[in-house]
Amino acid sequence: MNGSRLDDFLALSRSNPWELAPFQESLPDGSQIQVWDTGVLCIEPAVPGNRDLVLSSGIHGNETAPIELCERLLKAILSGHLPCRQRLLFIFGNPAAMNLGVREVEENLNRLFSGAHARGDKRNHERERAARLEQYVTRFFQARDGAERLHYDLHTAIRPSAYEKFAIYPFTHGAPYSRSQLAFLCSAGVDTILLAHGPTTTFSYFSARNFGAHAFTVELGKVMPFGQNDASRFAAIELNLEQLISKPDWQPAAIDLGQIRIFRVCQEIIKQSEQFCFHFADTVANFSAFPVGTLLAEDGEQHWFVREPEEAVVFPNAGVARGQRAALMLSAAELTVDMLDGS
Ligand SMILES: O=C(O)CCC(=O)N[C@@H](CCC(=O)O)C(=O)O
Ligand SMILES: [Zn+2]
Repeated sequence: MNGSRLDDFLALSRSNPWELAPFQESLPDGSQIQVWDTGVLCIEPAVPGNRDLVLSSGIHGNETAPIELCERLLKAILSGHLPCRQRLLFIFGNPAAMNLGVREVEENLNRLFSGAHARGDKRNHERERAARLEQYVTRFFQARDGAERLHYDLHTAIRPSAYEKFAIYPFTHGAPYSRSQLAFLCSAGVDTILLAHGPTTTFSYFSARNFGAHAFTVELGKVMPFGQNDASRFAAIELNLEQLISKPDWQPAAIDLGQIRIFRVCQEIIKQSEQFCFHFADTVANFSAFPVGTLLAEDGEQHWFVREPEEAVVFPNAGVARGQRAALMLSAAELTVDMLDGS
């Protein structure tokens, strides 16, 4: 693709951070490369396999490792080194926040899906972007029926994590958990799973709820600036994604459920006011556990205590906007056979 606008799609997107006029090119193997907007690129192979895959990264602009990983995959496809045999939608979520090296410009994009972008009076770029990303995912999945729908929304965490790679399994409303997806994640080194306790306004929940997609928020490590990520730490998931993209019949090896660490959300700590504070240090890592009765946080009259043995904290962030989740508390859980699907 030498001399094409697609030579560096991420750079093109970052220099047009909120909008880019659509255009289309084709690859020698007959695949159509369709740019739908800034950071949004759809690959339509001439003969697609039976999986429709959305790979999103940079929904938070400073979470650079997944952006670099997706860029490597895209460049390998465009240069002909990685054949793309599945319909594939790349989304680089928030190019403007990437340019500023920040999580969000005005509002957390990953709290604006499932229509949250239209609630209240606020209008800003991230709200417009969330609305458009919903439309693109809808267009992508609704283009055909019968394919397996997948969405991996790739992130990195603000704090270090005792279990470096983990995924959030969006609330399933009672539907069984997917064995093959757990196998995919586990063989990609993502061996810790958090079972969400209710609907959310995240991107992964949007795809799961509206399109029956196997969708996950996948945390791949700690936030680092562009150019400072060690690609070898992402080799396993990169290889799995390459297999998924290039081999229509590929399946991850089956796993023993005992290989996966499962947590369920037992408390959600919501910041109410600017008085909110945690009672543990900023250096506490994700998955650190506290004894029953520990005071975790307070906000004016409200206090949050540990209620269950060995409750562990994840995503503590006192800097979130009022009304937003400031932390999740987790309890160790088990996935029993009756909670899983047949495959
Ligand atoms: O490290 C942190 O505090 C946040 C990392 C991050 O962006 N996590 C996602 C999780 C989304 C989910 O719950 O599915 C987020 O907070 O948006
Ligand atoms: Zn994130």
